[in-house]
Amino acid sequence: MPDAQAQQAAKLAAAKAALRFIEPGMVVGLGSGSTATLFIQLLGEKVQQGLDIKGIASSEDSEVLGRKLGIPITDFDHHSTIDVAVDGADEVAPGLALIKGGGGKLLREKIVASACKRFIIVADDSKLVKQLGAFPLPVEVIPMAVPLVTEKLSDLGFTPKIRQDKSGNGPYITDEGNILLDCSSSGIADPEVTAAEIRSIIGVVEHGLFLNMAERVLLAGADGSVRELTVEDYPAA
Ligand SMILES: O=C[C@H](O)[C@H](O)[C@H](O)COP(=O)(O)O
Repeated sequence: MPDAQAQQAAKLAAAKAALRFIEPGMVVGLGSGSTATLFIQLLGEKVQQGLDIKGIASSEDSEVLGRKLGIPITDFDHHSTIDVAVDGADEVAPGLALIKGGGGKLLREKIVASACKRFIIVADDSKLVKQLGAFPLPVEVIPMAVPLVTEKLSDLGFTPKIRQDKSGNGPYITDEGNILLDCSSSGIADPEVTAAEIRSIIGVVEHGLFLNMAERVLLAGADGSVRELTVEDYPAA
């Protein structure tokens, strides 16, 4: 089986495994990205079969998809707590420290993650790493501050690059109208310290380090087997 197909099978297996965390009456956080999309599709099927849940979406794409599938969409005006959110990740490191935002949706994803009782990550096993940072860290920035923030991130040892829109129309613009800087590095040795340093830069709206947020990671292999990792299974060094 070609790699892309194997990875797709793993993503589907992880998405399926997340369904067992969903119970009638719940408010469910709908993540973003290709793995979370598979979960939303499976959840939509359950809703069509009569499952009574509501969704809060972490991106415009997920909201559109959810509505299309008949998932009742709600918001924080009506529900201040999400029971379970299911989302993907770009990297999963010890302590279940994550990099997210490869799809550009990190800001709303982090808002959803901050408001949920259980944050479940679905991913194929290529996302498991020993240290974060091989995947460039996305940082969401107010447009006018991009040159200033770029300089400060460079001082921290990153090589920031403005993300481009796939259509070739210039910079990628987030759901909130901001710019993303994809920050390459030689590795993020201490995610807590790096998160605090980036957070203190004026003009940064949010960054893609999700620390102490994931309750568990459903990590699937190409053979369809799914491993569940908690912080106890994969502790920080
Ligand atoms: O902004 C996008 C999200 O953080 C995604 O959940 C993340 O990039 C993983 O996406 P995928 O499941 O497509 O690998």
